Amino acid sequence: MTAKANSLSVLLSLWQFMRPYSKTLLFAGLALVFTAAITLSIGQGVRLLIDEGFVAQSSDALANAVVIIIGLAFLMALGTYTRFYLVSWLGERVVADLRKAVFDHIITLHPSYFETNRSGEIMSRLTTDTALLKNIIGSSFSMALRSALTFIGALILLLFTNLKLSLIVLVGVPLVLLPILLYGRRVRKLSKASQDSIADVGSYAGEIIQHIKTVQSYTQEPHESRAFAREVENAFAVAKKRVRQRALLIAIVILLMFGAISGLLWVGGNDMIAGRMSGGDLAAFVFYAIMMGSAVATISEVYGELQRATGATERLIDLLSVKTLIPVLANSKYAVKDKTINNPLTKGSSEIPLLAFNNVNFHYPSRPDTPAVCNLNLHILEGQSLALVGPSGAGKSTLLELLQRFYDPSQGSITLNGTDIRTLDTATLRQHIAVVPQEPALFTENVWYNIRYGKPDANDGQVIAAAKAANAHEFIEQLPDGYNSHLGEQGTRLSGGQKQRLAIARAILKDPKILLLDEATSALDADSEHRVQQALEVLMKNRTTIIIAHRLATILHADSIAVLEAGQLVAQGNHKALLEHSPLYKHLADLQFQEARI
Ligand SMILES: Nc1ncnc2c1ncn2[C@@H]1O[C@H](COP(=O)(O)OP(=O)(O)OP(=O)(O)O)[C@@H](O)[C@H]1O
Repeated sequence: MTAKANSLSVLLSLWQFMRPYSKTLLFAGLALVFTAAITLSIGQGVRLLIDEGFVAQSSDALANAVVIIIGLAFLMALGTYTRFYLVSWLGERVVADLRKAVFDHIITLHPSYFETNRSGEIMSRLTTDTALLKNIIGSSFSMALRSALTFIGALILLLFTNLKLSLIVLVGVPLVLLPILLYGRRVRKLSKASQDSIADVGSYAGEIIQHIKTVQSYTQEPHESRAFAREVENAFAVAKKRVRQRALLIAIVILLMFGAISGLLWVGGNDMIAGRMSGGDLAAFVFYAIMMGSAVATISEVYGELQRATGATERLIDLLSVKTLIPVLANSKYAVKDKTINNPLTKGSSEIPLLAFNNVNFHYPSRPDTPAVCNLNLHILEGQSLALVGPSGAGKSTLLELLQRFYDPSQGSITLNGTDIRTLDTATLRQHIAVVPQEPALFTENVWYNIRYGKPDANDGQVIAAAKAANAHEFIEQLPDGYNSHLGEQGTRLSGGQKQRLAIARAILKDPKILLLDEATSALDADSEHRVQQALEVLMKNRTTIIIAHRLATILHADSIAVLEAGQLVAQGNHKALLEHSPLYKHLADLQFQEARI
Protein backbone atom coordinates (compact mmCIF):
# COMPACT_ATOMS: atom_id res chain seq x y z
CA MET A 1 0.00 0.00 0.00
CA THR A 2 2.74 2.43 0.97
CA ALA A 3 4.76 1.37 -2.06
CA LYS A 4 1.77 2.12 -4.25
CA ALA A 5 1.14 5.48 -2.61
CA ASN A 6 4.81 6.16 -2.92
CA SER A 7 4.97 5.34 -6.62
CA LEU A 8 1.94 7.50 -7.19
CA SER A 9 3.48 10.46 -5.40
CA VAL A 10 6.73 9.99 -7.28
CA LEU A 11 4.92 9.98 -10.62
CA LEU A 12 2.89 12.96 -9.49
CA SER A 13 6.10 14.87 -8.92
CA LEU A 14 6.53 14.64 -12.68
CA TRP A 15 3.47 16.80 -12.95
CA GLN A 16 5.50 19.98 -12.45
CA PHE A 17 7.17 19.21 -15.78
CA MET A 18 3.87 18.47 -17.53
CA ARG A 19 1.99 21.50 -16.23
CA PRO A 20 3.32 23.96 -18.82
CA TYR A 21 1.79 21.73 -21.48
CA SER A 22 -1.57 21.17 -19.84
CA LYS A 23 -3.38 22.34 -23.01
CA THR A 24 -1.64 19.71 -25.14
CA LEU A 25 -2.37 17.21 -22.43
CA LEU A 26 -6.04 18.16 -22.50
CA PHE A 27 -6.27 17.73 -26.29
CA ALA A 28 -4.41 14.43 -26.08
CA GLY A 29 -6.87 13.35 -23.38
CA LEU A 30 -9.84 14.32 -25.56
CA ALA A 31 -8.41 12.40 -28.51
CA LEU A 32 -7.89 9.45 -26.21
CA VAL A 33 -11.49 9.46 -24.96
CA PHE A 34 -12.70 9.92 -28.54
CA THR A 35 -10.75 6.91 -29.88
CA ALA A 36 -11.78 4.77 -26.92
CA ALA A 37 -15.45 5.60 -27.62
CA ILE A 38 -15.05 4.80 -31.30
CA THR A 39 -13.31 1.52 -30.55
CA LEU A 40 -16.19 0.55 -28.30
CA SER A 41 -18.81 1.46 -30.87
CA ILE A 42 -17.15 -0.87 -33.37
CA GLY A 43 -18.65 -3.68 -31.25
CA GLN A 44 -22.10 -2.34 -32.12
CA GLY A 45 -21.09 -2.29 -35.78
CA VAL A 46 -20.16 -5.94 -35.54
CA ARG A 47 -23.53 -6.72 -33.94
CA LEU A 48 -25.36 -4.90 -36.75
CA LEU A 49 -23.23 -6.65 -39.34
CA ILE A 50 -24.18 -10.09 -38.02
CA ASP A 51 -27.78 -9.59 -36.95
CA GLU A 52 -29.00 -7.25 -39.73
CA GLY A 53 -26.66 -8.38 -42.49
CA PHE A 54 -25.70 -12.05 -42.18
CA VAL A 55 -28.63 -13.41 -40.21
CA ALA A 56 -31.32 -11.33 -41.97
CA GLN A 57 -29.57 -12.10 -45.30
CA SER A 58 -30.07 -8.46 -46.39
CA SER A 59 -27.29 -7.13 -48.58
CA ASP A 60 -28.52 -3.51 -48.08
CA ALA A 61 -28.25 -3.81 -44.34
CA LEU A 62 -24.88 -5.55 -44.83
CA ALA A 63 -23.64 -2.64 -46.94
CA ASN A 64 -24.91 -0.20 -44.32
CA ALA A 65 -23.12 -2.02 -41.55
CA VAL A 66 -19.90 -2.16 -43.57
CA VAL A 67 -20.13 1.58 -44.31
CA ILE A 68 -20.68 2.29 -40.63
CA ILE A 69 -17.68 0.17 -39.69
CA ILE A 70 -15.48 1.87 -42.30
CA GLY A 71 -16.69 5.27 -41.09
CA LEU A 72 -15.86 4.32 -37.53
CA ALA A 73 -12.45 3.04 -38.59
CA PHE A 74 -11.79 6.33 -40.35
CA LEU A 75 -12.70 8.32 -37.24
CA MET A 76 -10.61 6.01 -35.13
CA ALA A 77 -7.60 6.50 -37.41
CA LEU A 78 -8.01 10.27 -37.12
CA GLY A 79 -8.35 10.15 -33.35
CA THR A 80 -5.41 7.78 -33.02
CA TYR A 81 -3.22 9.98 -35.22
CA THR A 82 -4.02 13.01 -33.06
CA ARG A 83 -3.54 11.13 -29.80
CA PHE A 84 -0.31 9.45 -30.91
CA TYR A 85 1.21 12.68 -32.19
CA LEU A 86 0.26 14.77 -29.15
CA VAL A 87 1.22 12.18 -26.59
CA SER A 88 4.57 11.39 -28.22
CA TRP A 89 5.24 15.11 -28.59
CA LEU A 90 4.54 15.51 -24.91
CA GLY A 91 6.92 12.70 -24.00
CA GLU A 92 9.73 14.21 -26.05
CA ARG A 93 9.05 17.75 -24.80
CA VAL A 94 8.84 16.90 -21.12
CA VAL A 95 11.99 14.80 -21.27
CA ALA A 96 13.86 17.57 -23.09
CA ASP A 97 12.82 19.97 -20.32
CA LEU A 98 13.71 17.47 -17.65
CA ARG A 99 17.16 16.88 -19.15
CA LYS A 100 17.80 20.61 -19.20
CA ALA A 101 16.58 21.00 -15.63
CA VAL A 102 18.75 18.13 -14.39
CA PHE A 103 21.83 19.40 -16.24
CA ASP A 104 21.30 22.98 -15.07
CA HIS A 105 20.99 21.68 -11.55
CA ILE A 106 24.04 19.43 -11.75
CA ILE A 107 26.35 22.21 -12.88
CA THR A 108 25.48 24.32 -9.85
CA LEU A 109 26.23 21.55 -7.35
CA HIS A 110 29.18 21.83 -4.98
CA PRO A 111 32.30 19.98 -6.21
CA SER A 112 32.31 17.55 -3.29
CA TYR A 113 29.06 16.09 -4.66
CA PHE A 114 31.03 14.79 -7.61
CA GLU A 115 33.62 13.25 -5.33
CA THR A 116 31.02 10.98 -3.76
CA ASN A 117 28.96 10.29 -6.92
CA ARG A 118 30.53 8.71 -9.96
CA SER A 119 30.16 10.75 -13.10
CA GLY A 120 28.96 7.69 -15.03
CA GLU A 121 26.05 7.31 -12.66
CA ILE A 122 25.11 10.95 -13.04
CA MET A 123 25.30 10.59 -16.82
CA SER A 124 23.02 7.59 -16.67
CA ARG A 125 20.40 9.68 -14.85
CA LEU A 126 20.57 12.19 -17.68
CA THR A 127 20.33 9.64 -20.48
CA THR A 128 18.91 6.25 -19.47
CA ASP A 129 16.49 7.41 -16.80
CA THR A 130 15.14 10.27 -18.87
CA ALA A 131 14.76 7.97 -21.89
CA LEU A 132 12.70 5.64 -19.74
CA LEU A 133 10.46 8.50 -18.75
CA LYS A 134 10.05 9.45 -22.38
CA ASN A 135 8.61 6.02 -23.07
CA ILE A 136 6.32 6.32 -20.13
CA ILE A 137 4.93 9.75 -20.87
CA GLY A 138 5.06 9.32 -24.64
CA SER A 139 3.41 5.91 -24.82
CA SER A 140 2.96 3.65 -21.83
CA PHE A 141 0.95 6.08 -19.79
CA SER A 142 -1.47 6.81 -22.61
CA MET A 143 -1.74 3.08 -23.34
CA ALA A 144 -2.64 2.45 -19.71
CA LEU A 145 -5.19 5.24 -19.73
CA ARG A 146 -6.72 4.08 -23.00
CA SER A 147 -6.91 0.54 -21.70
CA ALA A 148 -8.54 1.69 -18.49
CA LEU A 149 -11.12 3.66 -20.49
CA THR A 150 -11.91 0.79 -22.84
CA PHE A 151 -12.11 -1.55 -19.88
CA ILE A 152 -14.70 0.60 -18.16
CA GLY A 153 -16.64 1.29 -21.37
CA ALA A 154 -16.65 -2.37 -22.38
CA LEU A 155 -17.77 -3.38 -18.91
CA ILE A 156 -20.75 -0.99 -19.02
CA LEU A 157 -21.77 -2.25 -22.46
CA LEU A 158 -21.42 -5.85 -21.30
CA LEU A 159 -23.68 -5.27 -18.34
CA PHE A 160 -26.33 -3.87 -20.66
CA THR A 161 -26.05 -6.78 -23.07
CA ASN A 162 -26.10 -9.80 -20.80
CA LEU A 163 -25.97 -9.81 -17.02
CA LYS A 164 -25.13 -13.49 -16.54
CA LEU A 165 -22.18 -13.39 -18.91
CA SER A 166 -21.04 -10.11 -17.41
CA LEU A 167 -20.86 -11.78 -14.02
CA ILE A 168 -18.57 -14.46 -15.46
CA VAL A 169 -16.33 -11.73 -16.86
CA LEU A 170 -16.36 -9.89 -13.55
CA VAL A 171 -15.22 -13.00 -11.72
CA GLY A 172 -12.54 -13.61 -14.35
CA VAL A 173 -11.05 -10.14 -14.26
CA PRO A 174 -9.87 -10.11 -10.62
CA LEU A 175 -8.31 -13.51 -11.27
CA VAL A 176 -6.33 -11.88 -14.02
CA LEU A 177 -5.50 -8.79 -11.98
CA LEU A 178 -4.24 -10.63 -8.92
CA PRO A 179 -0.96 -11.93 -10.33
CA ILE A 180 -0.32 -8.51 -11.87
CA LEU A 181 -0.43 -6.83 -8.50
CA LEU A 182 1.57 -9.58 -6.87
CA TYR A 183 4.34 -9.59 -9.41
CA GLY A 184 4.33 -5.86 -10.13
CA ARG A 185 6.08 -5.14 -6.88
CA ARG A 186 8.78 -7.69 -7.48
CA VAL A 187 9.39 -6.38 -10.99
CA ARG A 188 9.76 -2.87 -9.62
CA LYS A 189 12.48 -3.85 -7.17
CA LEU A 190 14.36 -5.71 -9.85
CA SER A 191 14.01 -2.79 -12.26
CA LYS A 192 15.72 -0.41 -9.91
CA ALA A 193 18.54 -2.90 -9.35
CA SER A 194 18.79 -3.41 -13.11
CA GLN A 195 18.95 0.31 -13.79
CA ASP A 196 21.66 0.75 -11.15
CA SER A 197 23.76 -2.07 -12.56
CA ILE A 198 23.56 -0.53 -16.04
CA ALA A 199 24.84 2.72 -14.54
CA ASP A 200 27.72 0.77 -12.96
CA VAL A 201 28.66 -0.68 -16.34
CA GLY A 202 28.62 2.81 -17.88
CA SER A 203 30.75 4.42 -15.24
CA TYR A 204 33.22 1.54 -15.25
CA ALA A 205 33.76 1.85 -18.99
CA GLY A 206 33.97 5.64 -18.69
CA GLU A 207 36.78 5.41 -16.18
CA ILE A 208 38.78 2.90 -18.21
CA ILE A 209 38.47 4.96 -21.37
CA GLN A 210 39.58 8.04 -19.48
CA HIS A 211 42.67 6.20 -18.21
CA ILE A 212 43.28 4.20 -21.38
CA LYS A 213 46.96 5.03 -21.62
CA THR A 214 47.62 3.90 -18.06
CA VAL A 215 45.70 0.71 -18.70
CA GLN A 216 47.70 0.02 -21.85
CA SER A 217 51.09 0.96 -20.50
CA TYR A 218 50.62 -1.38 -17.54
CA THR A 219 49.23 -3.98 -20.00
CA GLN A 220 46.19 -4.38 -17.83
CA GLU A 221 43.80 -4.94 -20.76
CA PRO A 222 43.09 -8.58 -19.85
CA HIS A 223 42.42 -7.63 -16.23
CA GLU A 224 40.15 -4.74 -17.23
CA SER A 225 38.40 -6.90 -19.75
CA ARG A 226 37.63 -9.48 -17.04
CA ALA A 227 36.57 -6.83 -14.55
CA PHE A 228 34.28 -5.20 -17.11
CA ALA A 229 32.86 -8.58 -18.08
CA ARG A 230 32.03 -9.14 -14.41
CA GLU A 231 30.13 -5.84 -14.27
CA VAL A 232 28.27 -6.67 -17.49
CA GLU A 233 27.42 -10.16 -16.27
CA ASN A 234 26.12 -8.71 -13.01
CA ALA A 235 23.87 -6.39 -14.99
CA PHE A 236 22.78 -9.32 -17.15
CA ALA A 237 21.97 -11.47 -14.13
CA VAL A 238 19.79 -8.75 -12.64
CA ALA A 239 18.12 -8.09 -16.00
CA LYS A 240 17.51 -11.82 -16.48
CA LYS A 241 15.64 -12.03 -13.19
CA ARG A 242 13.52 -9.04 -14.17
CA VAL A 243 12.79 -10.38 -17.63
CA ARG A 244 11.82 -13.78 -16.21
CA GLN A 245 9.37 -12.18 -13.81
CA ARG A 246 7.84 -10.12 -16.56
CA ALA A 247 7.60 -13.07 -18.93
CA LEU A 248 5.92 -15.10 -16.23
CA LEU A 249 3.52 -12.27 -15.57
CA ILE A 250 2.52 -12.01 -19.23
CA ALA A 251 2.16 -15.78 -19.61
CA ILE A 252 -0.12 -16.05 -16.59
CA VAL A 253 -2.25 -13.18 -17.79
CA ILE A 254 -2.68 -14.72 -21.27
CA LEU A 255 -3.59 -18.12 -19.85
CA LEU A 256 -6.16 -16.70 -17.52
CA MET A 257 -7.55 -14.42 -20.20
CA PHE A 258 -8.12 -17.13 -22.79
CA GLY A 259 -9.50 -19.44 -20.12
CA ALA A 260 -12.07 -16.80 -19.28
CA ILE A 261 -12.96 -16.18 -22.94
CA SER A 262 -13.44 -19.89 -23.56
CA GLY A 263 -15.80 -20.12 -20.60
CA LEU A 264 -17.67 -17.15 -21.97
CA LEU A 265 -18.05 -18.69 -25.41
CA TRP A 266 -19.28 -21.91 -23.92
CA VAL A 267 -21.96 -20.30 -21.73
CA GLY A 268 -22.90 -17.66 -24.36
CA GLY A 269 -22.92 -20.23 -27.17
CA ASN A 270 -25.36 -22.38 -25.23
CA ASP A 271 -27.59 -19.33 -24.65
CA MET A 272 -27.53 -18.58 -28.38
CA ILE A 273 -28.34 -22.16 -29.32
CA ALA A 274 -31.24 -22.01 -26.87
CA GLY A 275 -32.34 -18.76 -28.56
CA ARG A 276 -31.84 -16.58 -25.47
CA MET A 277 -29.55 -14.20 -27.33
CA SER A 278 -28.80 -13.31 -30.94
CA GLY A 279 -25.59 -14.17 -32.79
CA GLY A 280 -24.81 -10.46 -33.11
CA ASP A 281 -25.18 -10.00 -29.37
CA LEU A 282 -22.81 -12.86 -28.68
CA ALA A 283 -20.28 -11.56 -31.21
CA ALA A 284 -20.48 -8.06 -29.70
CA PHE A 285 -20.19 -9.57 -26.27
CA VAL A 286 -17.08 -11.56 -27.14
CA PHE A 287 -15.69 -8.48 -28.87
CA TYR A 288 -16.10 -6.48 -25.64
CA ALA A 289 -14.80 -9.28 -23.49
CA ILE A 290 -11.68 -9.58 -25.65
CA MET A 291 -11.26 -5.82 -25.46
CA MET A 292 -11.54 -5.99 -21.70
CA GLY A 293 -9.06 -8.83 -21.59
CA SER A 294 -6.55 -7.10 -23.83
CA ALA A 295 -7.03 -3.88 -21.86
CA VAL A 296 -6.08 -5.76 -18.72
CA ALA A 297 -3.14 -7.39 -20.51
CA THR A 298 -1.94 -4.00 -21.71
CA ILE A 299 -2.24 -2.61 -18.23
CA SER A 300 -0.24 -5.53 -16.85
CA GLU A 301 2.41 -4.97 -19.49
CA VAL A 302 2.53 -1.26 -18.87
CA TYR A 303 2.32 -1.64 -15.12
CA GLY A 304 5.81 -3.15 -15.08
CA GLU A 305 7.08 -0.22 -17.12
CA LEU A 306 5.34 2.27 -14.88
CA GLN A 307 7.11 0.62 -11.96
CA ARG A 308 10.44 1.05 -13.72
CA ALA A 309 9.56 4.65 -14.45
CA THR A 310 8.84 5.20 -10.79
CA GLY A 311 12.39 4.08 -10.04
CA ALA A 312 13.79 6.39 -12.71
CA THR A 313 11.66 9.32 -11.58
CA GLU A 314 12.65 8.74 -8.01
CA ARG A 315 16.31 8.93 -8.91
CA LEU A 316 15.82 12.06 -11.02
CA ILE A 317 13.79 13.79 -8.33
CA ASP A 318 16.43 12.78 -5.76
CA LEU A 319 19.10 14.33 -7.95
CA LEU A 320 17.05 17.48 -8.49
CA SER A 321 16.49 17.87 -4.77
CA VAL A 322 20.17 17.72 -3.82
CA LYS A 323 20.89 21.17 -2.43
CA THR A 324 24.18 22.75 -3.34
CA LEU A 325 26.33 23.50 -0.33
CA ILE A 326 27.63 26.58 -2.11
CA PRO A 327 24.57 28.57 -3.17
CA VAL A 328 25.05 30.67 -6.27
CA LEU A 329 23.29 33.62 -4.72
CA ALA A 330 24.47 35.18 -1.49
CA ASN A 331 23.94 32.77 1.37
CA SER A 332 21.10 34.16 3.45
CA LYS A 333 22.75 32.92 6.63
CA TYR A 334 25.60 35.32 6.10
CA ALA A 335 23.83 37.83 3.90
CA VAL A 336 24.54 41.49 4.46
CA LYS A 337 22.01 44.20 3.72
CA ASP A 338 24.51 46.68 2.28
CA LYS A 339 24.29 46.27 -1.52
CA THR A 340 27.69 47.84 -2.30
CA ILE A 341 29.29 45.00 -0.45
CA ASN A 342 28.37 42.64 -3.25
CA ASN A 343 31.10 44.20 -5.28
CA PRO A 344 33.77 44.70 -2.65
CA LEU A 345 36.43 45.61 -5.15
CA THR A 346 34.80 48.98 -5.77
CA LYS A 347 35.75 50.16 -2.31
CA GLY A 348 39.47 49.32 -2.58
CA SER A 349 41.60 50.43 0.30
CA SER A 350 45.30 50.01 0.80
CA GLU A 351 44.89 49.28 4.50
CA ILE A 352 42.50 46.37 4.27
CA PRO A 353 44.15 43.31 2.77
CA LEU A 354 42.59 42.37 -0.55
CA LEU A 355 42.43 38.74 0.51
CA ALA A 356 42.59 37.37 4.03
CA PHE A 357 42.24 33.97 5.65
CA ASN A 358 41.07 34.54 9.22
CA ASN A 359 41.50 31.59 11.59
CA VAL A 360 40.46 29.23 8.86
CA ASN A 361 39.90 25.57 9.66
CA PHE A 362 38.80 23.14 7.01
CA HIS A 363 38.46 19.44 6.38
CA TYR A 364 37.16 17.82 3.22
CA PRO A 365 33.63 16.46 3.63
CA SER A 366 34.87 12.97 2.79
CA ARG A 367 37.52 13.16 5.54
CA PRO A 368 35.89 14.65 8.61
CA ASP A 369 38.71 13.54 10.91
CA THR A 370 41.66 14.88 8.93
CA PRO A 371 41.96 18.66 8.88
CA ALA A 372 43.33 19.95 5.57
CA VAL A 373 43.74 23.50 6.92
CA CYS A 374 44.30 24.41 10.60
CA ASN A 375 43.91 27.82 12.23
CA LEU A 376 45.29 29.56 9.22
CA ASN A 377 45.79 33.34 9.13
CA LEU A 378 47.14 34.78 5.93
CA HIS A 379 46.89 38.23 4.32
CA ILE A 380 47.69 39.50 0.91
CA LEU A 381 47.62 43.14 -0.13
CA GLU A 382 46.35 44.39 -3.44
CA GLY A 383 48.85 44.03 -6.29
CA GLN A 384 51.18 41.78 -4.34
CA SER A 385 52.25 38.24 -5.02
CA LEU A 386 52.21 35.52 -2.45
CA ALA A 387 54.01 32.23 -3.03
CA LEU A 388 52.78 29.13 -1.23
CA VAL A 389 55.41 26.52 -0.60
CA GLY A 390 55.37 23.33 1.41
CA PRO A 391 55.64 19.59 1.10
CA SER A 392 53.11 17.59 -0.83
CA GLY A 393 49.76 17.40 0.95
CA ALA A 394 50.48 20.56 3.00
CA GLY A 395 47.20 22.14 1.84
CA LYS A 396 48.38 24.53 -0.87
CA SER A 397 45.81 23.54 -3.48
CA THR A 398 43.14 23.44 -0.80
CA LEU A 399 43.69 27.15 -0.11
CA LEU A 400 43.06 27.94 -3.79
CA GLU A 401 39.87 25.84 -3.71
CA LEU A 402 38.65 27.65 -0.61
CA LEU A 403 39.33 31.03 -2.21
CA GLN A 404 37.14 30.12 -5.17
CA ARG A 405 34.47 28.85 -2.79
CA PHE A 406 34.40 25.30 -4.04
CA TYR A 407 34.24 24.55 -0.32
CA ASP A 408 33.50 26.71 2.69
CA PRO A 409 35.73 26.73 5.78
CA SER A 410 34.40 24.73 8.71
CA GLN A 411 35.51 27.60 10.96
CA GLY A 412 36.84 31.09 10.41
CA SER A 413 36.35 33.19 7.30
CA ILE A 414 37.94 34.28 4.07
CA THR A 415 37.51 37.93 3.17
CA LEU A 416 37.79 39.86 -0.05
CA ASN A 417 38.52 43.48 0.76
CA GLY A 418 37.13 42.88 4.23
CA THR A 419 33.93 41.19 3.07
CA ASP A 420 33.26 37.58 3.97
CA ILE A 421 33.16 35.77 0.61
CA ARG A 422 30.16 33.77 1.79
CA THR A 423 28.12 36.96 1.61
CA LEU A 424 28.99 37.40 -2.04
CA ASP A 425 27.26 36.08 -5.02
CA THR A 426 29.62 33.27 -6.07
CA ALA A 427 29.51 34.53 -9.66
CA THR A 428 30.68 37.99 -8.51
CA LEU A 429 33.50 36.45 -6.53
CA ARG A 430 34.65 34.15 -9.33
CA GLN A 431 34.41 36.91 -11.87
CA HIS A 432 37.36 38.57 -10.14
CA ILE A 433 39.47 35.42 -10.13
CA ALA A 434 41.28 33.50 -12.83
CA VAL A 435 43.02 30.21 -12.26
CA VAL A 436 45.83 28.67 -14.23
CA PRO A 437 45.99 25.10 -13.01
CA GLN A 438 48.83 22.63 -13.41
CA GLU A 439 46.74 20.55 -15.76
CA PRO A 440 44.77 23.10 -17.79
CA ALA A 441 41.28 22.00 -18.76
CA LEU A 442 40.72 22.37 -22.49
CA PHE A 443 37.42 21.63 -24.20
CA THR A 444 36.87 19.51 -27.32
CA GLU A 445 36.50 22.67 -29.37
CA ASN A 446 38.71 24.96 -31.40
CA VAL A 447 41.30 27.42 -30.13
CA TRP A 448 38.95 30.41 -30.36
CA TYR A 449 36.45 28.71 -28.10
CA ASN A 450 39.03 27.63 -25.57
CA ILE A 451 40.66 31.02 -25.13
CA ARG A 452 37.33 32.82 -25.24
CA TYR A 453 36.14 30.71 -22.33
CA GLY A 454 37.67 33.43 -20.17
CA LYS A 455 35.48 36.12 -21.75
CA PRO A 456 32.80 34.83 -24.13
CA ASP A 457 32.07 38.25 -25.64
CA ALA A 458 35.69 38.99 -26.62
CA ASN A 459 36.23 39.73 -30.30
CA ASP A 460 38.79 37.94 -32.47
CA GLY A 461 41.30 40.77 -32.09
CA GLN A 462 41.17 40.52 -28.29
CA VAL A 463 41.60 36.74 -28.43
CA ILE A 464 44.64 37.09 -30.67
CA ALA A 465 46.11 39.80 -28.45
CA ALA A 466 45.72 37.55 -25.43
CA ALA A 467 47.32 34.64 -27.29
CA LYS A 468 50.23 36.87 -28.29
CA ALA A 469 50.70 38.07 -24.70
CA ALA A 470 50.67 34.44 -23.58
CA ASN A 471 53.34 33.48 -26.12
CA ALA A 472 50.83 31.18 -27.74
CA HIS A 473 50.09 32.96 -31.01
CA GLU A 474 53.07 31.48 -32.82
CA PHE A 475 52.28 27.83 -32.16
CA ILE A 476 48.55 28.38 -32.76
CA GLU A 477 49.34 29.77 -36.20
CA GLN A 478 51.29 26.61 -36.94
CA LEU A 479 48.40 24.31 -36.07
CA PRO A 480 46.69 22.78 -39.14
CA ASP A 481 43.75 25.22 -39.03
CA GLY A 482 45.27 27.98 -36.93
CA TYR A 483 42.76 29.32 -34.45
CA ASN A 484 40.08 27.11 -35.97
CA SER A 485 41.98 23.93 -35.08
CA HIS A 486 40.09 21.52 -32.90
CA LEU A 487 41.99 20.49 -29.84
CA GLY A 488 40.64 16.97 -29.47
CA GLU A 489 39.29 15.53 -26.29
CA GLN A 490 40.98 17.10 -23.26
CA GLY A 491 43.29 19.02 -25.56
CA THR A 492 45.36 15.91 -26.19
CA ARG A 493 46.78 17.22 -29.43
CA LEU A 494 48.87 19.83 -27.60
CA SER A 495 52.05 19.61 -25.56
CA GLY A 496 52.05 20.38 -21.84
CA GLY A 497 53.67 23.79 -22.32
CA GLN A 498 51.26 24.68 -25.13
CA LYS A 499 48.26 23.80 -22.99
CA GLN A 500 49.64 25.96 -20.22
CA ARG A 501 50.05 28.91 -22.56
CA LEU A 502 46.49 28.52 -23.80
CA ALA A 503 45.31 28.53 -20.22
CA ILE A 504 47.35 31.66 -19.60
CA ALA A 505 45.86 33.32 -22.69
CA ARG A 506 42.41 32.47 -21.36
CA ALA A 507 43.28 34.08 -18.02
CA ILE A 508 44.78 37.16 -19.71
CA LEU A 509 41.57 37.59 -21.68
CA LYS A 510 39.49 37.35 -18.52
CA ASP A 511 41.63 40.12 -17.04
CA PRO A 512 40.90 39.33 -13.40
CA LYS A 513 41.97 41.23 -10.31
CA ILE A 514 43.16 38.08 -8.64
CA LEU A 515 45.21 35.36 -10.15
CA LEU A 516 45.55 31.87 -8.72
CA LEU A 517 48.40 29.94 -10.18
CA ASP A 518 49.40 26.36 -9.73
CA GLU A 519 52.77 26.10 -11.38
CA ALA A 520 53.32 23.07 -13.53
CA THR A 521 55.66 20.61 -11.88
CA SER A 522 55.80 18.39 -14.90
CA ALA A 523 59.13 19.00 -16.53
CA LEU A 524 58.76 21.42 -19.40
CA ASP A 525 61.85 21.69 -21.56
CA ALA A 526 63.97 24.78 -21.04
CA ASP A 527 62.60 26.59 -24.08
CA SER A 528 58.99 25.80 -23.23
CA GLU A 529 59.50 26.76 -19.59
CA HIS A 530 61.01 30.06 -20.65
CA ARG A 531 58.01 30.83 -22.85
CA VAL A 532 55.56 29.90 -20.12
CA GLN A 533 57.53 31.98 -17.65
CA GLN A 534 57.41 35.03 -19.96
CA ALA A 535 53.69 34.56 -20.41
CA LEU A 536 53.16 34.36 -16.67
CA GLU A 537 55.08 37.57 -16.13
CA VAL A 538 52.70 39.38 -18.47
CA LEU A 539 49.75 37.83 -16.70
CA MET A 540 50.94 38.68 -13.18
CA LYS A 541 51.66 42.33 -13.91
CA ASN A 542 49.48 44.61 -11.74
CA ARG A 543 47.53 41.71 -10.33
CA THR A 544 47.18 40.20 -6.94
CA THR A 545 48.60 36.74 -7.32
CA ILE A 546 48.74 33.62 -5.23
CA ILE A 547 51.08 31.01 -6.62
CA ILE A 548 51.71 27.48 -5.59
CA ALA A 549 55.39 27.85 -6.28
CA HIS A 550 57.58 25.12 -7.61
CA ARG A 551 60.05 27.29 -9.50
CA LEU A 552 62.97 29.03 -7.95
CA ALA A 553 62.36 32.16 -10.00
CA THR A 554 58.88 32.52 -8.58
CA ILE A 555 59.98 32.02 -5.02
CA LEU A 556 62.73 34.60 -5.33
CA HIS A 557 60.53 37.22 -6.91
CA ALA A 558 57.41 36.80 -4.79
CA ASP A 559 56.57 39.71 -2.45
CA SER A 560 55.92 37.23 0.30
CA ILE A 561 56.33 33.49 0.81
CA ALA A 562 54.07 31.40 3.04
CA VAL A 563 55.43 28.07 4.19
CA LEU A 564 52.77 25.47 4.88
CA GLU A 565 52.99 22.14 6.58
CA ALA A 566 50.10 19.82 7.40
CA GLY A 567 47.53 22.55 6.84
CA GLN A 568 49.29 25.05 9.07
CA LEU A 569 51.19 28.21 8.29
CA VAL A 570 54.61 27.55 9.79
CA ALA A 571 56.49 30.61 8.54
CA GLN A 572 56.05 33.66 6.35
CA GLY A 573 58.45 36.24 4.98
CA ASN A 574 60.75 36.86 2.06
CA HIS A 575 63.26 34.40 0.74
CA LYS A 576 66.16 35.74 2.73
CA ALA A 577 64.38 35.93 6.07
CA LEU A 578 62.88 32.49 5.67
CA LEU A 579 66.24 30.92 4.86
CA GLU A 580 67.39 32.13 8.26
CA HIS A 581 64.31 31.39 10.32
CA SER A 582 62.50 28.44 8.80
CA PRO A 583 64.29 25.08 8.72
CA LEU A 584 61.49 23.61 6.55
CA TYR A 585 61.85 26.43 4.03
CA LYS A 586 65.61 26.07 4.03
CA HIS A 587 65.20 22.39 3.34
CA LEU A 588 62.76 23.05 0.48
CA ALA A 589 64.92 25.83 -0.93
CA ASP A 590 68.04 23.63 -0.79
CA LEU A 591 66.20 21.03 -2.83
CA GLN A 592 65.20 23.71 -5.32
CA PHE A 593 68.72 25.08 -5.63
CA GLN A 594 70.10 21.61 -6.06
CA GLU A 595 67.62 21.01 -8.84
CA ALA A 596 68.51 24.34 -10.38
CA ARG A 597 72.18 23.48 -10.38
CA ILE A 598 71.62 20.11 -12.01
N1 LIG B 1 38.95 16.37 -2.69
C1 LIG B 1 39.56 15.94 -1.59
N2 LIG B 1 38.91 15.13 -0.72
C2 LIG B 1 39.52 14.70 0.40
N3 LIG B 1 40.75 15.03 0.74
C3 LIG B 1 41.47 15.82 -0.06
C4 LIG B 1 40.90 16.32 -1.28
N4 LIG B 1 41.82 17.08 -1.89
C5 LIG B 1 42.91 17.07 -1.09
N5 LIG B 1 42.71 16.33 0.02
C6 LIG B 1 43.64 16.11 1.14
O1 LIG B 1 43.87 17.35 1.76
C7 LIG B 1 45.24 17.51 2.12
C8 LIG B 1 45.81 18.75 1.45
O2 LIG B 1 45.85 18.52 0.04
P1 LIG B 1 46.31 19.61 -1.02
O3 LIG B 1 46.00 19.08 -2.36
O4 LIG B 1 45.77 20.94 -0.62
O5 LIG B 1 47.90 19.59 -0.78
P2 LIG B 1 49.03 20.34 -1.64
O6 LIG B 1 49.87 21.07 -0.65
O7 LIG B 1 48.42 21.14 -2.71
O8 LIG B 1 49.82 19.09 -2.22
P3 LIG B 1 50.59 18.95 -3.64
O9 LIG B 1 51.75 19.87 -3.61
O10 LIG B 1 51.01 17.51 -3.62
O11 LIG B 1 49.59 19.24 -4.70
C9 LIG B 1 45.94 16.23 1.68
O12 LIG B 1 46.04 15.40 2.83
C10 LIG B 1 45.01 15.64 0.67
O13 LIG B 1 45.08 14.23 0.70
